[in-house]
Amino acid sequence: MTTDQSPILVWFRNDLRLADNPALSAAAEDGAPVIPVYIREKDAHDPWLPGAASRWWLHGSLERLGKALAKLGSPLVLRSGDPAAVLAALAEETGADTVLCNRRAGPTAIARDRRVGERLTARGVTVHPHNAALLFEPGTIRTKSDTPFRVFTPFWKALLSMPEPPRPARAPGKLTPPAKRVSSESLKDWGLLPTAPDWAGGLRERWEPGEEAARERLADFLDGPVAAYPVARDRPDHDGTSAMSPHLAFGEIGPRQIWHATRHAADQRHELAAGAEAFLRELGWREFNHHLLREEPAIPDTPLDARFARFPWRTDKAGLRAWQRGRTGYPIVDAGMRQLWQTGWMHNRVRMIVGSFLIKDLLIPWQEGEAWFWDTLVDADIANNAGNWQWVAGCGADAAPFFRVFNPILQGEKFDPEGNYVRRYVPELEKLPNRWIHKPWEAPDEALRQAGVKLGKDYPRPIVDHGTARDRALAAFQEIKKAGD
Ligand SMILES: Cc1cc2nc3c(=O)[nH]c(=O)nc-3n(C[C@H](O)[C@H](O)[C@H](O)COP(=O)(O)OP(=O)(O)OC[C@H]3O[C@@H](n4cnc5c(N)ncnc54)[C@H](O)[C@@H]3O)c2cc1C
Repeated sequence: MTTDQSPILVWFRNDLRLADNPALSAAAEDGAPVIPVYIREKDAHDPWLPGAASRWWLHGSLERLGKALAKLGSPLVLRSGDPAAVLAALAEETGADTVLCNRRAGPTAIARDRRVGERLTARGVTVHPHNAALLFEPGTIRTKSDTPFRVFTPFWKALLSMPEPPRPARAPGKLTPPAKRVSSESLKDWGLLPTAPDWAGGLRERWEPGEEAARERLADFLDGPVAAYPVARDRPDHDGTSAMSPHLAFGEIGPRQIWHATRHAADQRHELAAGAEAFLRELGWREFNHHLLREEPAIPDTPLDARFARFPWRTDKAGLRAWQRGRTGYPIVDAGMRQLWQTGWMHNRVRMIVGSFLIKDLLIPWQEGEAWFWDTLVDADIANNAGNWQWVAGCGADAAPFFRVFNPILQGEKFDPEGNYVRRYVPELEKLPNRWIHKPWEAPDEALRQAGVKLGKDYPRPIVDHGTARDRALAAFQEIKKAGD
């Protein structure tokens, strides 16, 4: 069925879902023909366009969204270019007078969206942004003196004292198609999947992108594993977390859906309550980072604590490369970096350990780690990535003090006590007894020989001595502290 109303363009971005998608719901309720569109943006000056692992995910997500939208009656239109020009051309071509979208994060994306708004408004096309990505709009959770929160716990308390986030909307049952088919580019031609070489085998094995997979994964997690979350969330050797992060990053599920599903699960089964609270608190960290980014748009590049602009960082290409490749000689660091490379994801505890190692043991700027994560994570999220890197560096909001330097040996022994995580991602150490698995350089020659490990050949010796590196980091921090006093 078609109507003589002007069509509505629904511009999809990081909101690749049908349910609880306010822009799509508003278009569907209007009754006008709906033209869903996704634009592949190109901007040589924007470092925050999707990295390689995100592009892999995006392909899978768009493929599934395209099928779901076609079933509802309006196929997804793919176009490439500057969004202001693409949307203006589409409005002209189809007679659309409205663009509905959901807000996205990040200074470069927001600046582009502002240009889109100005350009389309000048042509008589209205642009309405909605909130799909957050529990609450940034700016609505503030201190009593009406300033943004810089510390998580009071932010979280304030969030909990708000009325419950709105209930998620159901997916529309159908969409009115445009009178005339709108041409689309082909997803295959976008070349989002790696080919030569095809490095995505580990990603395919580990992940299934898309709204349906997101829903199923959440249901499985809330069906039981969430009960053990408060302890299991710190154990990289267990599958104890939800793995919702890439689904959230692409908006295949929204935080309000997770919030209400989790509350509902805990209401039904009281034994899940403590785990559910701890899980929602982590979703609170995501919210905190996103609200912070809106207030402090420079955090992806610039330390929030200005003293860190003077920090005596080192240029260490070999060290950076050893870190990226998982060849630092510290097994828990190497396991984490290899998990990232193979699966596009790394356990949160290990993200903190590898981050601390890069920043404090190697004195390499946190922005280098942030950029590597941006390219290799399937859950790369500008607010969470920047907020967490600054947190680990000790220069962000609610940051760990700089003098807290993670000890990679003790962290390994505490959170991977049997060394199963290390053995999984650093198989050359597989046969080393637990006692030495996190410090192979201390193992007696006989233990190494029996495990078939030749240090410096099969597995590297440590590229820095942690104790010496720690002292060097603390001395460097004292320098900027003194200068700032
Ligand atoms: C250096 C560093 C970089 C990071 N970069 C990113 C990133 O680019 N994208 C990203 O989504 N997360 C990032 N994180 C946060 C965290 O590691 C991941 O969100 C988490 O590991 C995802 O796994 P999960 O979905 O199983 O988490 P769960 O433990 O199941 O948590 C549920 C959800 O809560 C949110 N969450 C959990 N921990 C954090 C946290 N520390 N900060 C903010 N939100 C959190 C995520 O949305 C997550 O999906 C980073 C952490 C560090 C230390």
